[in-house]
Amino acid sequence: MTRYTLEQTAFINHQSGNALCIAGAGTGKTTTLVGLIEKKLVQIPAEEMLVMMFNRDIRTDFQQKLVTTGIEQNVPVHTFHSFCLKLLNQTGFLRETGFRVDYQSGESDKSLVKTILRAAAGQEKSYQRQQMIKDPKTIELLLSFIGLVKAYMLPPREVFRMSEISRDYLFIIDAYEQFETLRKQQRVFFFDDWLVESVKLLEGNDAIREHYHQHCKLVVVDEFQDINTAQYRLLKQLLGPETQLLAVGDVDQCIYKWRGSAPQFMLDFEQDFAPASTYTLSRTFRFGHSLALSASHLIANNKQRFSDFLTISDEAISDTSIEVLGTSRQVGEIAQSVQNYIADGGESSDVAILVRRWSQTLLFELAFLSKQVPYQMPVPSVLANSREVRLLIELMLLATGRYGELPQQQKSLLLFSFLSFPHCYVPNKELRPLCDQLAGMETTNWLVFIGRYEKANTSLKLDNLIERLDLLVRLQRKGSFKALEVYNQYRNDSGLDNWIWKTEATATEIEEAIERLDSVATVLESMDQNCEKALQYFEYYTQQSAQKSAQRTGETNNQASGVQLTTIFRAKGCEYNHVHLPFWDKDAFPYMNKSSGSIAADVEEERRLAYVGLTRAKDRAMVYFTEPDKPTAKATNASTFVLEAKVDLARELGPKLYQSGELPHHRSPVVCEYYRKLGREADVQSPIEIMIDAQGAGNDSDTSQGYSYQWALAQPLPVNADKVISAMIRTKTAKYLDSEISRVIRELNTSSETKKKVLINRLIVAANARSRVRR
Ligand SMILES: Nc1ncnc2c1ncn2[C@@H]1O[C@H](COP(=O)(O)OP(=O)(O)OP(=O)(O)O)[C@@H](O)[C@H]1O
Repeated sequence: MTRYTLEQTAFINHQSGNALCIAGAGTGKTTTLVGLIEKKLVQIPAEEMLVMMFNRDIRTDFQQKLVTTGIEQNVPVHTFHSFCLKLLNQTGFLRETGFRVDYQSGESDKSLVKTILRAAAGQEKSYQRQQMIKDPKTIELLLSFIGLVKAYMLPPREVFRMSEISRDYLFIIDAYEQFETLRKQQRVFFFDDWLVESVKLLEGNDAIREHYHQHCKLVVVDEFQDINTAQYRLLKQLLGPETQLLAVGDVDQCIYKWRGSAPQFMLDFEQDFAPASTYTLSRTFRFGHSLALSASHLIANNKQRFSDFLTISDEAISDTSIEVLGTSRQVGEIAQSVQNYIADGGESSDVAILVRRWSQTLLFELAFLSKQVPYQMPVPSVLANSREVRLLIELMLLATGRYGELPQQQKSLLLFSFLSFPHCYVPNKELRPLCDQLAGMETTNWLVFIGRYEKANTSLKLDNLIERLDLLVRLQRKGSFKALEVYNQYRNDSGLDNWIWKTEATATEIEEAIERLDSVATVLESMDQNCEKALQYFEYYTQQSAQKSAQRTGETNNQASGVQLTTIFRAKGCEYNHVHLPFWDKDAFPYMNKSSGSIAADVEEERRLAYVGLTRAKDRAMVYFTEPDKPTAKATNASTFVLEAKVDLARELGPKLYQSGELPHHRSPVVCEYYRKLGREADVQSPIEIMIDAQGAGNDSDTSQGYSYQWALAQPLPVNADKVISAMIRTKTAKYLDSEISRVIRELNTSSETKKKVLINRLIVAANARSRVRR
């Protein structure tokens, strides 16, 4: 039986009014929710309760947990969708309206979307636009747009404006309207409609609303930070004057902006659901002090959060180390570290590589396959399905002359593949037979043939195609060249990158595609091999990854083993002994939308993502960024999140928190609050009094204009001072800093006003560094 912490007990014992429980990562919120329901069952019959979970897996786990805790009553546990479906059925709404529910999750709405886009493409004159509209990615884009419009319950135009979709895709607004018209004609509710229709029904029908108010006395919502507008409106309707809402969540883990969730729902809880109380679960059972300190420093930079909330480690939990490594070979370092861990007896499935974007997994797959490190991914292999890797293989087939040995049909397919990536804008119905013809002749005859073909087909614009064929002819003689050279030449001369920039719908997709291209180039560069060797390498490993991916598809979760290679998004709710967090580079994280030159996803959302990544670790978290082999002293390539996490400070203070006795004084509000929450304020040393013994005005008490060490400590830190301070702590002695402080104070007292500003910053930085360096 769990011995609840004081905070857990307080929430479990909550009596009247609504309540929000702010629960940090790994603080036992599921355990607490079970305790809460057990307690509430004394007053409220199970059938008058409603527990809302975010997805089916969590719901099943929770139901299981209720049973194993010994709760015999049948408490209704639902996902938002399953609840809505029940509501639409039980109220007779489906029967009366004649609408049917579509259960084929994603298949029927997809075919409707395809029909609409095909028709839209048919209206276009430009072949280029037609291709873009019919592209499978546009189908996915429209599907997620429809989902987003329904999550926000806003007009599609407004949702389009809020999203990062390129204006070339404005047509999806009309496509949305057509989708809705057709859907209504067919009288069908797709998955996203269940929620929207339930909200509308409750908002417009007093009797139904009244029924729920009468029969539902307690609503419990897990992961409250993830709710979107539709879910929020549903809750609002369900709550009657006597219904109690108890919600649990962590606003610092709100990372589903792309699904319509926003921190504001949780931050405004007290006003929106007044009268409401707020509770906290702030002791984590997952990670130790060092990681808790670091993660807290990072997330403290967000404004959209509960500013006084801080997750601290429970005293029973041992420390979690956190390390940062700047290296030119992140992937190699990680693969080696994982290989060593497994060789030392570690379990591969205890390790996770958490990336920001799927394209970043490509290099890891190659590294793991070549080192025979077992790995698993929750999605099909990126390596085996990458269009960019396939391009490389195709180019190598051409350059090595293996193209000539292929059967004609395969040659034709290969040519079609080249001519559509990037697309040469000859309509596919002409392009396919043309490829058949080209495949049937010597490559040396291509250009002569196409010249004649052009004369006979004056209506076709063949410039791009001719240029591409010319490029292919040139490349096929390059078998002895370095693979990278051939690959880069194709990439440059065909204008592939430009085409990707023009045709991908969202900034993320552009980024992913370019990153996959770059990843292939990175491998080719480090291999430094000719086309034959590169072909063997990529053919072998893509086949291997496809086989392994197929095997994984047949495995259940329990059977799955190997290092977890996944995104931070997918890892939410999970925990691992070792967590590697690669590519925390300045230009990669927070993710910058390079197409518009601005930051696309908001920095706070990105920071929450970084926070979720860090807080998955139990024993060890390792953060990596790219650093050239010979780093320059000046700028770091590390993400601002690396600096904000104050890893040096966390590593210095974290282990000390496991010992009794004095704790170093530190000005960081996070550290002060951490000490306070641990009840260790009395152990904190008083700030180091330093005697500045230089000549002249260096003394604390007799500075003619008041500049002193203490004065400097009381000033706000200059922008970006953290990294300079950290560097000083690492590299300077106390003696050096003392004399630097004296020197700057002396200079300050005699300098001009313009120079003063610079000197004051220098003084503040040196004093802050000095306060953390002991004699
Ligand atoms: N009062 C407690 N004392 C000791 N261990 C506890 C306590 N409460 C929870 N735990 C343990 O902490 C771990 C995390 O608990 P739980 O799964 O309930 O957390 P959670 O907050 O739901 O996690 P997540 O952040 O993944 O959502 C579990 O191993 C659980 O047994």
